[in-house]
Amino acid sequence: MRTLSGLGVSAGVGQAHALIVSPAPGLPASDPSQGTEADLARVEAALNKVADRLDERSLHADPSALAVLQATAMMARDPGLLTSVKSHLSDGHGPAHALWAAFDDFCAQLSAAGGYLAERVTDLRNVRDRAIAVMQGLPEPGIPSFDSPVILVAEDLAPADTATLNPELVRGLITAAGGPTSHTAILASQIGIPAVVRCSGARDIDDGTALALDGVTGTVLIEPDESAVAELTERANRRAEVLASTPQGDATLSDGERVLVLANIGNPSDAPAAKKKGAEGVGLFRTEFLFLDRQDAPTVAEQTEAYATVLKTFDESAKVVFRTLDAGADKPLAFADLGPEENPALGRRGLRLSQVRTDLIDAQLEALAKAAEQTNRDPYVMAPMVATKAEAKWFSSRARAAGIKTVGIMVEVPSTALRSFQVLESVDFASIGTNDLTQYAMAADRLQGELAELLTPWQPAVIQLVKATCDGAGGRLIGVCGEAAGDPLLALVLVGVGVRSLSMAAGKITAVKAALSRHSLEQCRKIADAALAASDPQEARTAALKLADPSIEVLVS
Ligand SMILES: C=C(OP(=O)(O)O)C(=O)O
Ligand SMILES: [Mg+2]
Repeated sequence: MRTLSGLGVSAGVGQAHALIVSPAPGLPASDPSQGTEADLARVEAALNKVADRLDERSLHADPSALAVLQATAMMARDPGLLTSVKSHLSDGHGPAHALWAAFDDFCAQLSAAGGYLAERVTDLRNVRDRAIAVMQGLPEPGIPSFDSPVILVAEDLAPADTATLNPELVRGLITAAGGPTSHTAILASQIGIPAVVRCSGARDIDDGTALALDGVTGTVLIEPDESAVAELTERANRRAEVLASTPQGDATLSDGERVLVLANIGNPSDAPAAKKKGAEGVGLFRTEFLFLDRQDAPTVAEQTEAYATVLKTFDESAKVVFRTLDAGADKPLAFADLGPEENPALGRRGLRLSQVRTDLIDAQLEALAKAAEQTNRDPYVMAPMVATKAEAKWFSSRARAAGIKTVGIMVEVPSTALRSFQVLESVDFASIGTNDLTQYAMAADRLQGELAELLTPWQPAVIQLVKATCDGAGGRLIGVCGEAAGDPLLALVLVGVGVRSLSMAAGKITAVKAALSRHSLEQCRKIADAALAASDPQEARTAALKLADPSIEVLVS
């Protein structure tokens, strides 16, 4: 038996033989041109056919799959795609190569945007592969037919394929690529199929291999013996029991101390789903998602509507935090490009960009103030990448002048964490972005996969910076909205050093609430002290786990 690990994105344990989803046809060696007009017509016809077939499949899909299939069909009908194909045809490419190059351009734009948008690249490539297959007269790529239970293993699965899977026969999905917010992940959990993504060893799994997987921990067992499967199942059952026995409603520690448990969202439409999963509010609305992938900034009216929608989703007293535009570095914006930089992560990004493009931030603040007025709510508004007291003051004056009452900043730069007692003077709250804080504390580019070991927020230095922020906060509410907040064990450490608001991907809320409800503040403080005393991330985690209630062990490993 061998064990592989990936990212668990859809809960449940599955056991069956592997069915390998073969890769798409790829570019044909011969790609003769019949003249630009004829080539363009051929590409357009292929794309339309792909879109029509997707629409047809959507007719038989359930509501969640329907939306994904229709969105994918829309990608195939995007007029921008044909404009780009035309320009590649006039550069002398054959039709298939021009189509490929046009998709490459779009994929590069989405990848550069990072996060949720980068994960749409899989959807786009699937449209491309289908269109190439149509142009060559080949069957569209996809899952081979099968009639007994399987675990599908693929480089990545297309949403169009995932959307119509039958959980009776598909006992699990394993992909080498993909991410937690890819459509494969979202659909798998909606349909109820256990799934593990980003499992690099998946590429070496042979067709027909006996497999078992745990869609929470990301564990994949190859040729497992019975006892290993029994253990996997037993742990999953215990985990389900722990989650089921966690009190619903607002989160408290076992001694009654309140901790806000909130959701990170990137789109107004994410808000109702987050609320359903137990979010008391929003700890981070990444508003730049409204700005990405567009040629112009959204208007004040458009923004107002988006912000008001989110505000209205939650109770009047809920904490709903809007982060102003965090563009630059891993999230470039077409209309706010300040030119190439040697080190974009250390360049004019976040608030620094807003200080140059005051038109953008002022429009955003105006929209937020209008949304507050329309909904009679008090939005929390914070700026990203604040490094100095002067920057915090610049932002808070501007936000207050625009009519925002509750103003905050993100703590993502070590200087701000260390000097929070001064930097926070002009604001009402702060939220620690542990993703960037870890990047800057460890001097390790967060996009550099090879540096993953340095980039964990379990780094004692990062925990110390979180503590420093809280120690200097002068009673202000300090939250964490980086990935760290969604780790049930690390959440205890964060509370132990003074954090009282945790914001995470909605799927992580129940596990974090379960961990919080089983520990007192006193215990959290002891766990935090142990993590702070450690000399490396592994030691910190082991020390924390040793002091935590044994029931949560199944939630964290
Ligand atoms: C929450 C954060 O912001 P983002 O991941 O959007 O940079 C962070 O840096 O931790
Ligand atoms: Mg950040």
